[in-house]
Amino acid sequence: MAKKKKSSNSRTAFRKHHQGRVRGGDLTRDFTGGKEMADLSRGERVSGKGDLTRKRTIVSETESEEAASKAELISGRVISAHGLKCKVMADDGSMYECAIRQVLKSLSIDGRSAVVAGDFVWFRADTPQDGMIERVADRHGIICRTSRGQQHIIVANIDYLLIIASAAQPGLKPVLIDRFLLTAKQCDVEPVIVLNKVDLVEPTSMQPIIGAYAAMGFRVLMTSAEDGTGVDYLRELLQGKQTALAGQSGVGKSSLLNVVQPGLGLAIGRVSTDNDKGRHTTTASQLIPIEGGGAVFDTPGIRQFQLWDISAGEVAGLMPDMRPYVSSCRYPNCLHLSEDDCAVKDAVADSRIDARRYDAYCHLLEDDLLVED
Ligand SMILES: Nc1nc2c(ncn2[C@@H]2O[C@H](COP(=O)(O)OP(=O)(O)OP(=O)(O)O)[C@@H](O)[C@H]2O)c(=O)[nH]1
Ligand SMILES: [Zn+2]
Repeated sequence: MAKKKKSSNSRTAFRKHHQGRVRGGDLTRDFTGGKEMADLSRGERVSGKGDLTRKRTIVSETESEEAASKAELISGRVISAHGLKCKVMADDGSMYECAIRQVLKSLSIDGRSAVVAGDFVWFRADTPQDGMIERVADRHGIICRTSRGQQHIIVANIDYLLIIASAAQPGLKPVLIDRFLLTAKQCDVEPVIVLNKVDLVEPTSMQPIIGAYAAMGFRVLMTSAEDGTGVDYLRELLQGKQTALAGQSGVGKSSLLNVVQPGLGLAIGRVSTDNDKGRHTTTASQLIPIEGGGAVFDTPGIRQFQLWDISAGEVAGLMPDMRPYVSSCRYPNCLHLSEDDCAVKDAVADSRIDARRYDAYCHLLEDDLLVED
């Protein structure tokens, strides 16, 4: 019963989307096969003939509706996209392997990103497991990286980048948080910093770092999957939002989601005691629907995110506490390390910039971006 309702909902959503497209006449990325395209071109051919145009448009909408319902398109979300095959989760939770209709590929500017993880799509099911993607919804909130001048979308339609770090086991590494903050800033997605495993430390020991990030305007929360600290707040935050998970292995990403949504049953890894590192328990991309709306996207592409796409010279400008000073340095390409007349270093010297933050900046540059390879 519930299933039936859902599929008619998806069709309505599809029709709405489709109608908007036909009215706007913008079919650059959408395509549902022969019929609607033909309708549109006929509609255009009669344009300029007064009332007739309007009538033609109405008729074409009705016909489109029929075509859409005949087509039995299913709406879903792309979990992962590899080459020409995509893993798609339908709204009812069933999984499909989908191919991408040729015209979507040729209409996309960069053939590789016709369909990406996180896309909302409409597809035709050929079998209970296989389908063909017919349309892709417009994207917002894209997390991407640019390598060799080419933009590569890791996941689309994201509201929050949830940066999870742990207070201990493994110990807190602000430099990792900073990396993800830079990514969020660059991609224009709101970051949320989560300091997990606070049950393992004295809460007051976390105050300086929380204070530093909060002062820069970032949202920071303390959580424990073990004793439940901050879990209700996190649950509320995730509701109705599309969230991408980031954070090093073993910080407790799966554990946290399991307590946010009891019954989820995500596999939990053990942090190995010899090197304090997690074991990358989660290897495949997954989409975790949140009860009451929203979803969490967990993809190795983000977990393993490095600063490939950010050049050393850009980093300070992406850090809110350093940004105000960078344009006052003597050299426009100043890296604020050993250059003369550096406004950033001056600001560190008289404490306008926190020395620990500057230290983190230097480490970030030296460890990640100034390595010869
Ligand atoms: N004390 C304590 N332990 C935790 C907490 N959250 C997770 N752990 C433990 O940390 C270990 C790793 O947890 P996971 O949830 O698998 O970590 P993950 O970030 O999902 O790891 P990957 O899948 O490898 O990326 C497990 O042994 C958990 O029981 C917490 O809040 N407090
Ligand atoms: Zn400088």
